[in-house]
Amino acid sequence: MGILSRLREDIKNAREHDPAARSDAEIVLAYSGLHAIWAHRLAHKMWQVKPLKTPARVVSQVTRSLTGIEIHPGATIGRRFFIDHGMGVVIGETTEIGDDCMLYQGVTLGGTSLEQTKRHPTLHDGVTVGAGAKVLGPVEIGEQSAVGANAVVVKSAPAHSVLIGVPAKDRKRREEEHKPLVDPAHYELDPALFI
Ligand SMILES: CC(=O)SCCNC(=O)CCNC(=O)[C@H](O)C(C)(C)COP(=O)(O)OP(=O)(O)OC[C@H]1O[C@@H](n2cnc3c(N)ncnc32)[C@H](O)[C@@H]1OP(=O)(O)O
Ligand SMILES: N[C@@H](CO)C(=O)O
Repeated sequence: MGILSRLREDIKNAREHDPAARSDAEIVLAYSGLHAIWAHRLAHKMWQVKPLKTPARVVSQVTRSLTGIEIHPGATIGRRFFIDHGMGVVIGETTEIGDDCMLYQGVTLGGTSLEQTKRHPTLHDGVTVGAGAKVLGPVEIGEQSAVGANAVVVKSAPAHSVLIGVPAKDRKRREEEHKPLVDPAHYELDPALFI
């Protein structure tokens, strides 16, 4: 996928995930979450080249001072990632994030070990992490899970978990919550509403 198509995908994704977004121009100019992700893509590429590891850290830190979002260049991040607001987000070196994940401000994807091993979380596809939440250690959060605002997650969780509290526990989703009650593609507007 070319760079421009990827940028267009990011902008469309931001519009879909933020009801406050009013235009593509506003997103390009004012969304620090996207600025941080774009800078991370450069830093991550540099990180693969040994002599560029320190410059990659510099890119990451300059981006942090501009956006308030610190993403270690070693972190692996999939497509359509979105960070809303973003201030105070920290993503550690060995973090892995799948496609279609989203974070709000104040999220830490952090480590609990001082060993140079895989020590940060893995978020599978479609995981959302609420404002102020911490996910700590090499835990795996299953696809389409949600981590509630201010939760502290220290254990792995299966797909479709809803993790709330400190330490976080799974509030089991009812079966019907896995899919919209009405498929939005089939909404029909009642003409009487417009009279
Ligand atoms: C400026 C901005 O707006 S920034 C945006 C910030 N927004 C976020 O960070 C959103 C994060 N989302 C959440 O925290 C959500 O509440 C979720 C994903 C955890 C749960 O959402 P839902 O599945 O819709 O759950 P629902 O709202 O029905 O609540 C279910 C129960 O969990 C409780 N609950 C919901 N969120 C939390 C939370 N973060 N911590 C503790 N308990 C919670 C509710 O009180 C309720 O308890 P009850 O069953 O005893 O009444
Ligand atoms: N940007 C999101 C969360 O603040 C909204 O406007 O709802």
